[in-house]
Amino acid sequence: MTSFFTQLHKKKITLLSLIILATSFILAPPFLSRSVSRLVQLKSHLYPSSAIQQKLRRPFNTTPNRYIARMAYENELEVALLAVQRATLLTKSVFHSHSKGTLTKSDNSPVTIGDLGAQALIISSIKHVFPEDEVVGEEDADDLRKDEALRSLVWDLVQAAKLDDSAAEDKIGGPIKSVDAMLDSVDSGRSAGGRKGRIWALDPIDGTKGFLRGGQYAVCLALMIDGVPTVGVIGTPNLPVDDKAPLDADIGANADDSDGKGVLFGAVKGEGATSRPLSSGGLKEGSKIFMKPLNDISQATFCESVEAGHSSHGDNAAIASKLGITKPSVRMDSQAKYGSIARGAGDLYLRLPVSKTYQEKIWDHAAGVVIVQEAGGEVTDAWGKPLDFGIGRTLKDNKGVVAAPKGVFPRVIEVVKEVLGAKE
Ligand SMILES: Nc1ncnc2c1ncn2[C@@H]1O[C@H](COP(=O)(O)OS(=O)(=O)O)[C@@H](OP(=O)(O)O)[C@H]1O
Ligand SMILES: [Mg+2]
Repeated sequence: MTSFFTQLHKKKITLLSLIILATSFILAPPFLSRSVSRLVQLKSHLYPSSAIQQKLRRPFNTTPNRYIARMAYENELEVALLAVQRATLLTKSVFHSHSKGTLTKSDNSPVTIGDLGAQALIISSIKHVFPEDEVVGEEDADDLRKDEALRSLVWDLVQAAKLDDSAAEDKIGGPIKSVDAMLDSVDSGRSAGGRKGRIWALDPIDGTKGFLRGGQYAVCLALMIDGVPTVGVIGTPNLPVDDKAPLDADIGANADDSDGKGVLFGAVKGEGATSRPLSSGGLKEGSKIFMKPLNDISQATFCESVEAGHSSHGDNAAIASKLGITKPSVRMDSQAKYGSIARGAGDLYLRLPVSKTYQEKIWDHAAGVVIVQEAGGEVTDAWGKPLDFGIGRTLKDNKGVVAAPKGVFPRVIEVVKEVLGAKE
């Protein structure tokens, strides 16, 4: 009898084991596959597929702990560098064609086919990789939609601008698919900006006047996170590749993009700034850049706008003289000024307001600010107030811009305030 019950008990256990085994066969595969796919997602978040890792030879920090921490914006940096690099192929072809088709916008600033084409290409790259991100771009497609001749000119340029490295070209989505897609890309730059989320600030050709007169110009792109410029990229086809090349007086006037010219600056907040030669394919190797330590401020070289209407040459000169600076200013258009001081070719950037009402545009400064900060500099407005990029398309709470190496910044801003205060 006992053995009968023992047998039965054993059978029950065996049956139960069978049921458990069967159930786990049914449930395990989906559970396992979910876990595996989660692991894959996690891995791709921490280690995104990235040509940059091979090509940049780790331009930023190299310690393993920081490696994981910094990955968050490495993909954004790579996309921004490639997008700007591709857009410079287009701007360079327009620069050489001398058919710089200018339009007149309502604010009378010159707009070129290069501006529209570069904006289309860059926004299409951003949207390919980060479809949810917003973009504050300088241009819109209103003129392109109205003017068929202009549209076909820009479309031809956009189609011709290709990176000659297929992996790099694929990374940013390849060619724009249609004229409508091109128009939509340009118009995707209409974000109102703001303090929340991921917003890119894009100036497809900064320094349009320099571009038209054969001086310096720059293709500028920055990613702002919750209103703070976090990734910055500037392409300057007409600056010398050599970070040490002194700034000569001609740099803002008789420029070209011959051999030995063309620089791509990049920076991620907290991770340093780099420069590398522009290329027509994948990214070239980058090296870290730093502002020049200034032991004696009277030896400083200061940069300012070419256009007297954009920055007060008189006030800039008064500040320089109070600082004991005797070297003449270096005038050049565009955010090439930020890049030049970030790599120690120049030292200070003074942009004293001319007009009481002009509001600086975020796309004229966001990329340059990250690059200078990451190279060891400080940037504020002319009153020493932090630049507020989170209040829309303009820096409406700021007046002017001052950038200098951290060590001398307090002295520079003191003198700037003296000069501004004397005019109040
Ligand atoms: N009144 C006034 N004050 C300050 N800034 C102004 C003003 N008017 C225009 N702009 C903006 O200046 C941008 C180019 O300035 P830069 O210093 O980069 O170059 S320049 O030498 O002044 O041309 C220029 O950028 P781009 O239009 O991309 O060239 C303008 O956005
Ligand atoms: Mg501009």
